[in-house]
Amino acid sequence: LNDFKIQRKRLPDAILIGAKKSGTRALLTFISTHPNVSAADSEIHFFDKYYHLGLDWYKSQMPYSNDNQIVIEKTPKYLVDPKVPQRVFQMNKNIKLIVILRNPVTRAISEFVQSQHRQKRNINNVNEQSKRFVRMLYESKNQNFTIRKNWNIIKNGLYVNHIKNWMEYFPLESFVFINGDNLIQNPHDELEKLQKFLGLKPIIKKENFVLTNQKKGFPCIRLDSQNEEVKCLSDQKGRQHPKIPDNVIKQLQDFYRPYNNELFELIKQEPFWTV
Ligand SMILES: Nc1ncnc2c1ncn2[C@@H]1O[C@H](COP(=O)(O)OS(=O)(=O)O)[C@@H](OP(=O)(O)O)[C@H]1O
Repeated sequence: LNDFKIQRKRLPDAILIGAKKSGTRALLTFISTHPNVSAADSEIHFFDKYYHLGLDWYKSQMPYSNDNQIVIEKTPKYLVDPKVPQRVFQMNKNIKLIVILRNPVTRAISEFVQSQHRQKRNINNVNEQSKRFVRMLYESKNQNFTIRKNWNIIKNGLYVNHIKNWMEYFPLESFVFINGDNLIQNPHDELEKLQKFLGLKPIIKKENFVLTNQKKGFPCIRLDSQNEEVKCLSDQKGRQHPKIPDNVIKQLQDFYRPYNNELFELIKQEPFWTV
């Protein structure tokens, strides 16, 4: 009888707001194996795109949940769209905000690779991809080549600017910051942090994660400790990245360094990656 729980739809208790290409899908997939979590499968894009449809529409997009579950949705665009924080605040000023951040240099390459796939460009030729990335990265000003700051792929990684917009409305305690690089290396650490933040029993543990041949180098999650059923991410995740020349990587790292330093100071945490 205890298993019979009334299911209904309601607005989310927590939103995974980004960053794009930082492991948002992996994090949502892993946390949704928790019995006390009900997560929306697709990206809802309510606060950035469908806001005019109103909160009833938003609610209708939510997954069914019972009283023992918290409801989560993820839309990575929310982090970078300046309209969104105020809208979220108006809905619920106590909402929990989940942010996952990955080294912005890797993140930029990941987003670039995705954009190439979407345009069906050079998808089997990483050398061409590398050249194209470098061509698109720079702009020339007064015969000087500098990083094109207004390229979305670069701008999306200026995390501190985006977080500042959110902090106009929400205090630091509203956020949890998950390390997207460590989610690949030590997923259990990051899941422990997230379960704690969400007030969930810490039942997703180290034993739940496995490396399989199915998803080379990326962890999958065991759905049930009693059996062998394992969930990995789709082929769209964990794509091969082009090798970008070392000097370009170094310039990108130098470019992001002051923003990264400011970010970790703002969120009062040790750097997630070598800045
Ligand atoms: N366990 C596991 N399996 C597969 N992939 C994993 C995993 N953990 C993190 N990642 C990394 O997630 C990157 C995609 O990030 P997102 O899911 O946030 O992308 S998106 O913004 O929703 O498009 C994806 O980026 P790419 O490697 O460029 O494909 C992965 O590096």
